[in-house]
Amino acid sequence: IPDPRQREALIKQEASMQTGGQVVLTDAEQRLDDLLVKMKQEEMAKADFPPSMHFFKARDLIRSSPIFSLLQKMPKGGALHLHDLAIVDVEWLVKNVTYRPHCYMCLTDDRSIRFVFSSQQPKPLLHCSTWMLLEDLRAKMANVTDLDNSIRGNLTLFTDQDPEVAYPSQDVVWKIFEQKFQALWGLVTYVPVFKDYFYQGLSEFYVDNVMYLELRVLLPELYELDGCSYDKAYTLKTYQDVTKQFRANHPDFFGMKVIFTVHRQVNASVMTGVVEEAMKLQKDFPDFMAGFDLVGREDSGKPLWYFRDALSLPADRGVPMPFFFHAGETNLQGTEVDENLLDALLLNTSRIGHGFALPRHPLAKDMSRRRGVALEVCPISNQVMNMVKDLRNHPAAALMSEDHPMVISSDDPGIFGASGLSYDFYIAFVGFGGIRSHVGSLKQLAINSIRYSALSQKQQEEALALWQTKWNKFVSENAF
Ligand SMILES: O=c1[nH]cnc2c1ncn2[C@@H]1O[C@H](CO)[C@@H](O)[C@H]1O
Repeated sequence: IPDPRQREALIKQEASMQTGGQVVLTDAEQRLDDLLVKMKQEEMAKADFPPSMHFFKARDLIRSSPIFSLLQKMPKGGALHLHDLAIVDVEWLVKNVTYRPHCYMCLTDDRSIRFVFSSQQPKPLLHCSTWMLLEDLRAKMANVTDLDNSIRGNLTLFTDQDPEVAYPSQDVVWKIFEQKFQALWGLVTYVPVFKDYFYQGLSEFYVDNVMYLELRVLLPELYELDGCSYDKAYTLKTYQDVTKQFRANHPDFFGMKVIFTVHRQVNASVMTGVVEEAMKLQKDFPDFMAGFDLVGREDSGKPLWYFRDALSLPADRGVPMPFFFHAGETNLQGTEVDENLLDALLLNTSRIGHGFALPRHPLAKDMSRRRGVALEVCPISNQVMNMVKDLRNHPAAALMSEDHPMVISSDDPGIFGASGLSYDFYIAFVGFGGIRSHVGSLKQLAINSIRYSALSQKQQEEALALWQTKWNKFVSENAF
């Protein structure tokens, strides 16, 4: 029989190697942890254990979980991986935005919808029905609920149907996913809506106890009722102004930075132009813009290596341009796009978006660990996009158990039927960690979100101090 004391020591040693394993808990934190362990045991004993189910079926169960309520109250630090048009609950868009005057809608040939706000009948779109004024449409209807439901259905992937039937493959779900963004595009890029939309987005994260955001933005051109529109710098400035306004109203919100992005469908010469534009914006908004990234499905876009000339421009010219590349959001092991992880590191990325494939790349894994290049793990996104079924088997579960640099984020909460950051924190805490993850893990994930952020050293110290005050309050209010 192996020596029980030696065994005990090994178990302890192993626990200390996981994310947060080194965090020394105060008495109050220890009491909170005792409480959480009990809650988690009850949760894991349930027949329907939410992390093992599809999020669309698990959402209501998660909402009624006492652990989830606690995680909502927990100060979570920053959310570092989010996309511009998908940070707001679609219910708000349907009930608030589509009921505003001058809102037109049309139906595309493939039964998706488009919106535009206009002071007069808008010019017809190719492959689209004629534009209908929503106000007129609703006035003609006895019951507007069906219309509202169908609009909602066009703006989010969330559904009461069986998700495996509605979205049977990655190809199907990505196609529908991109259609939602196109529908959202015209709806939120009307200047007054855009300001309210973004303010609402900040509010949703704020009430979820997130104090800082890094938002990946395509910087769509914003437009007015008469059809005139502005340039990308105007959009960036609008983000900055609304953030200032939000901070004035909520002094304990730390703020936000943007990562300028472009869709990876573009060709090399377009990319060169976009990188030039990125360098100009970075120069004009040095503190507000954090850097640059490529978005869209990796499997159907060009690999990073294809863009090597354009992406090397800033370094060649000695212009600072931090990268925050999506990489390894793929199951296609060994293909050209699967090399994005190594290429992102070769191009000196500051963090890795997703990094889902990282455990299958021992060298990239080692490099990211040694350089402190954190993964931005978005569990619910990966499940909804059909990369992993049971979230207990998410690759980041193993990475969390070996303290790989990582942060948790929610990617596109509006489109996934989530909101804020707590649903993904729940998955990481309960699903990745099992009974093992504890208050120290939560604490470290929150601290990571500040330490691995694009904030300057000085800003990080300020943010950490603010977070610590919030954390102490949270612990003393919830540890019995
Ligand atoms: O998880 C993701 N991986 C890659 N691209 C994404 C993801 N979520 C959203 N987008 C991309 O962001 C754009 C809007 O800013 C969307 O069009 C989509 O292509």
